[in-house]
Amino acid sequence: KETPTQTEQKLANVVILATGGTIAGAGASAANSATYQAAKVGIEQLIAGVPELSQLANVRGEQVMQIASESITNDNLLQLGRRVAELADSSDVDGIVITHGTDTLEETAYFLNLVEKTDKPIIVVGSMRPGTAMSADGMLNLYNAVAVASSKDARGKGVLVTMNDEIQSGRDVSKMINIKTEAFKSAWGPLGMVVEGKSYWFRLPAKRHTMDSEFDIKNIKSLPAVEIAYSYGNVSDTAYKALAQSGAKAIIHAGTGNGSVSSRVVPALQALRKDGVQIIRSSHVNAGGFVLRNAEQPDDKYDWVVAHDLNPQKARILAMVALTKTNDSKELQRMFWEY
Ligand SMILES: NC(=O)CC[C@H](N)C(=O)O
Repeated sequence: KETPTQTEQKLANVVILATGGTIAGAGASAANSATYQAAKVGIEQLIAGVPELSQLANVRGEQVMQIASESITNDNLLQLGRRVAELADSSDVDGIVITHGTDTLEETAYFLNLVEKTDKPIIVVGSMRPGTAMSADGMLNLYNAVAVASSKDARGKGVLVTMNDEIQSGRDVSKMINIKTEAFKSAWGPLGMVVEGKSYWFRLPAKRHTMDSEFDIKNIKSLPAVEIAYSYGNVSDTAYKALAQSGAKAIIHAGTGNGSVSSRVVPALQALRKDGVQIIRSSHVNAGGFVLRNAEQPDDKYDWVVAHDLNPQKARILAMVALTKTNDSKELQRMFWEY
């Protein structure tokens, strides 16, 4: 009978769930940093490309899907969420890494942050350049993800994102630019840094997540339709009405400034709310919105909800998860303050 070596005994067990994206991308030449195909390289090849991972953890991979993340569906989210929960429940798994396209990485990270009942580290990671490009960033991002996933310090901090040497909260982080390797930022700053495989922490998330969340992937059978309508000064009510007609239970108003609403569509949004559609005011300002109740619009009077600092795409994730529990606008608003 084999006895494990001392290193094997000490190392954490980390599972890498691969979903595709640029971190699994391949281009025609090393000069192709922006023109390439995402979701081409399989998980075994990704792991083999970073032999140093074996010094951090006992790593194994699973190919959950192989897609560019702009095409992630609600069913994909549920499938991934359920697999993460199974792994988190198993006693021989200490941490989970998810490789992911960066376009919707912030949505998946926030979703998992809301619904995974575990304090084991869950790290979502991607890259801005494919592995075939000069100065590819995926190797180090993946190394950092496995380092954080195998560290005890990362437990109980919610779902995390390791890009560009930073450890970001999956709730706060957003893709702010699509051509630089420093693409991911949070309005409230990173939680820490990961340098040469070691994590350095500076702050903790204040919002409810994972163990402290009232949502549980195991109780979510399906996600309701929540859609986003982009707003601007001369906006018409066509999109809002069409989304409601096609079955949206809530519409995220991707508003200007403080989630402000053009007077051209206020009557339509009032009418939709009367018909039972939840109206959630968010903001599409570039560096992060901060939408307050009854500022710009009388939310109490209209029975609308505000998304506070959640951008429209994150507001959509929370609204879907929240609507699996309640359709009461006051409860929804409470959740938008707490998560
Ligand atoms: N940098 C990236 O990962 C973007 C590639 C692709 N659009 C995706 O999100 O999967």
